Amino acid sequence: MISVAEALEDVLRLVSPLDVEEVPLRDAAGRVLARDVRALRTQPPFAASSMDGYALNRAEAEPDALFKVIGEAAAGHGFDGSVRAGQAVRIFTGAPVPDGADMVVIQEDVTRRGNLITLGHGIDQKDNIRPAGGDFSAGDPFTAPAVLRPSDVALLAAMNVDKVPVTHKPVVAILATGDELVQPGETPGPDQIIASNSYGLAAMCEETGAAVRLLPVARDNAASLTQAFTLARDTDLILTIGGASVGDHDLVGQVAGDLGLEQSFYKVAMRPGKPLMAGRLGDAAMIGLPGNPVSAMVCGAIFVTPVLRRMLGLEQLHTPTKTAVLADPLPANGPRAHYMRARLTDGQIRAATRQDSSLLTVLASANALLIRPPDDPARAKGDVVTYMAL
Ligand SMILES: Nc1nc2c(c(=O)[nH]1)N[C@H]1C(S)=C(S)[C@@H](COP(=O)(O)OP(=O)(O)OC[C@H]3O[C@@H](n4cnc5c(N)ncnc54)[C@H](O)[C@@H]3O)O[C@H]1N2
Ligand code: MOO
Repeated sequence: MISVAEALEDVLRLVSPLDVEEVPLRDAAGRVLARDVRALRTQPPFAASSMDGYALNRAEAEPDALFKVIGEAAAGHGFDGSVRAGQAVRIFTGAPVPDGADMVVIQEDVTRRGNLITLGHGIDQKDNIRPAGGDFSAGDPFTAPAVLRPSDVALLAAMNVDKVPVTHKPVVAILATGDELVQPGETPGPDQIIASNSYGLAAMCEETGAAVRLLPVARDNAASLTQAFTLARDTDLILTIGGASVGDHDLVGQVAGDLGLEQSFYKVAMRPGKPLMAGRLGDAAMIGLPGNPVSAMVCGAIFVTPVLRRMLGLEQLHTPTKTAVLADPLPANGPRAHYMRARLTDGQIRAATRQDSSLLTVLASANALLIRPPDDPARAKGDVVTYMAL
């Protein structure tokens, strides 16, 4: 049995960043920017008014000063001439500030009669002008790698970058195995349950940026499993679920081996997740996840997510761990790292009392995995422990 750190190193060695493709900006959200891009324009491209009011020369902005309004500058329609002594231009937010003006007095501070305006007494000293290039200048970089958030998409749009170089989405085949499994929405037989893991893992992979191919459940026989593996051809990562342990019907290792799996490891010193396996199968990486629902999801968080991030070309592969104060004492841990389902509230963390790896209700109500190293001694209330947010 190898440690979690060794298994992580091994599993990350199985994959490398995927190729780059260009996608339209509309499809870029959630994708990983693969190469630096540069702003194709300056924003704002001109000194722009930030308020509705009157553009004039600041040196003349005295209480009761009188100006003649000589024209209008609106967003999209600048004023062509220039502003001279005693003159002002009616201006609206987003409009180019006309030549000769270096201040916009907001209309609330102005009284207008016909073409004449008089300034009030409490004029705001702000110039209400956004300088050209105040946001960014042509050539400014947007640095890769980065998962593109909605705000990034807005910035790329403003930079006039309409085709975005992103890393290919890793294609993940998810292959659940077991005679007991039926799909959600079907009616299980008396000895059957619903295949839940595939759906949880698919959501996890998609949230990380992968495209998922959810395969039909393979039955607990070599022929069915072999056929299912053929459906996983041309994918980047094959995730099997279940059939990983030592029972007579746990055939995943054997069938994958017959199909040419170059196994990197089998069994990791962790709880849950001991019977985890990984290797390369043809052109794809394969991770064999244990069948217990919580084990599959925890192994997904610890191993699958970093593997996908590496394929996506991201620098930060691991979900960062943090520390919190124990709300309740914990007994000594055994020889395997324990990823305890826990709840973090106001900096205090409390492990769930029931840690069986079949309990999805406990996982769903957890917001953290409290991480106990192998052979961690008993811990008292108030001790500082490590966790990973879920
Ligand atoms: N004698 C031993 N027995 C077991 C050991 C061991 O070391 N010696 N390890 C246990 C541990 S730890 C785990 S974890 C499980 C893992 O077993 P498998 O990966 O072979 O998983 P299965 O036996 O196929 O299923 C286990 C459990 O999970 C349910 N399951 C499976 N797939 C799904 C799915 N897609 N959705 C929902 N639930 C699923 C399945 O019905 C079983 O209840 O082995 C222990 N045994
Ligand atoms: O590893 Mo099993 O995953 O302990 O339940």
